[in-house]
Amino acid sequence: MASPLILINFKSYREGAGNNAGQIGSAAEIVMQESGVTIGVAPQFTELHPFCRHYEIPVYAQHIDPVEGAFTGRIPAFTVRAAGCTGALINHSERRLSIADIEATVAAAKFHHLESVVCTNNVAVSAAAASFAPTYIAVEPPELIGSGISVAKADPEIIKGTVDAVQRINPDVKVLCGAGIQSGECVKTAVSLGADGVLLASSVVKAKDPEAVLRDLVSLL
Ligand SMILES: O=C[C@H](O)COP(=O)(O)O
Repeated sequence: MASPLILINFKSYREGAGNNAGQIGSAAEIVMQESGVTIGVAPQFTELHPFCRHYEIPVYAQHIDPVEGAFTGRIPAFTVRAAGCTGALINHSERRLSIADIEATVAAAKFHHLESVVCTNNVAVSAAAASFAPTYIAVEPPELIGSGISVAKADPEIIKGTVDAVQRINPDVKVLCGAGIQSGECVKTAVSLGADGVLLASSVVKAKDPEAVLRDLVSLL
């Protein structure tokens, strides 16, 4: 089996900006090299190009738009690709899209050779999004996001349910889970339920020592 993906979303946290962002990038690179586990990052938009140049880790945008041309203030998929990114989050719980927009955005990601990580809030939406054949579905119960309560402990059924539903619709689509992920134990549970990795934010981005948290996250794989 391929290495699980541990994907760290910096969101709009103050701790995910400036020098702190660099510390998290360096820590991700070190722990990925040492452990062999793939650690991706989704930094804030102005950091995408510097991160792609500076660190030997996969970099994802937190959002992309399926536009090109006279669209002020948008994040075109091709710009993200040109910056050197591996992929993009789409439809994050904090940046929801319509179903038609999700389909168009996954298509734009594919066209520009970007991985697509479509975030969903339950098993039914995971199944619907899987029909667009993104690279990943990342299922996250919204009420647990940023709560410190791990989806792996509080709602393992949503992980297993999404893995099964996505497998039925399109077995090529990989599944991540997120919300409250904070330890190697959470990652181990997610993988044992069939997930291909995890999407997380606060436990790494707000940590005093992000490298220590990352080491713990990969410790049981
Ligand atoms: O993108 C990350 C998720 O929304 C999870 O956030 P969290 O790890 O802070 O709960």
